[in-house]
Amino acid sequence: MSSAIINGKEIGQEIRSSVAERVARLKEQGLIPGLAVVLVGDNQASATYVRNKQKSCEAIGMFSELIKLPEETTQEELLGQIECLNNREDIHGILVQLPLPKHIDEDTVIATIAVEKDVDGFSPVSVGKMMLGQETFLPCTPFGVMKLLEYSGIEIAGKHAVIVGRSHIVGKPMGQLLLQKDATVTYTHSKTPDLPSFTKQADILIAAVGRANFITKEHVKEGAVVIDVGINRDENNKLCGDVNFAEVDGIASHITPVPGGVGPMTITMLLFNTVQAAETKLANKMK
Ligand SMILES: Nc1nc2c(c(=O)[nH]1)N[C@@H](CN(C=O)c1ccc(C(=O)N[C@@H](CCC(=O)O)C(=O)O)cc1)CN2
Repeated sequence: MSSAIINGKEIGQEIRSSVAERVARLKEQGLIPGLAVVLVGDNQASATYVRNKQKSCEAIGMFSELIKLPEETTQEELLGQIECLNNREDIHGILVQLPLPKHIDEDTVIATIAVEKDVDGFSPVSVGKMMLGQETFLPCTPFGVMKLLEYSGIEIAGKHAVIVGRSHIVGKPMGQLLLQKDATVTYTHSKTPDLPSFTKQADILIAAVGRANFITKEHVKEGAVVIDVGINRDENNKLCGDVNFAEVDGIASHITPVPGGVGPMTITMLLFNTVQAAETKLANKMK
């Protein structure tokens, strides 16, 4: 029997509808949530993601502004732009699309974003708060995965979650969020010896390693929930995840497809965080 598909497009749409209602309520109170999207350089995939983020903002009545900077922008110029956005009243969320050109230090740039506008949840303060379980913006991709599990009725408490991948924006925070929901978490990565001996223990397997079709049937326990965070191109330039879907389908109880699984949730949770930022600003103003 085939695995049940966790449909990120559908779940994302449901969440976007409720975010749109929150936008409408803010507008009634005279506030339009505003997102600034900073894109540096000519990375084609980044340009597509940024366009989709802007379209998604417009679709739910939010304001978005693109700050498009050339590849040769200096770090100082970029930091200056961010300082300017930090001080703008009409901008509630700021995101700097990653990756940045090699001559710019991503950590320095991200740390410059005001924490109350850090809707990507990447800044050191946001990450620290998340680790401590304090209220903060959660990074959009792992936050989206948590929503996929919740909307699919998948129990987390007491389950063994195995993460394959240790990036700052997905793998590491993913483990923390699952831990906070009482999963037992194991971190693994591309250099873990005998990877299948770990992944085979997973009740929930998160593939976030960034390698096309890396997770095969030998990595997956019968009945596991498999979440594929990867977005890769295969040898025929076809979009694919980190999981070999055809092999794992029927072994997993549930699986996310690529495209249409985790990807749409990343943008959904960005909208969610931006509306949250605007609501918090309004609430603070009214105090
Ligand atoms: N500042 C950020 N930079 C990057 C992030 C991020 O969360 N914040 N994540 C990724 C890219 N990304 C968003 O920016 C992103 C990637 C993929 C998708 C998505 O919807 N994917 C679709 C397929 C899209 C396609 O056809 O190519 C899917 O999986 O269905 C959304 C957002 C790195 N940079």
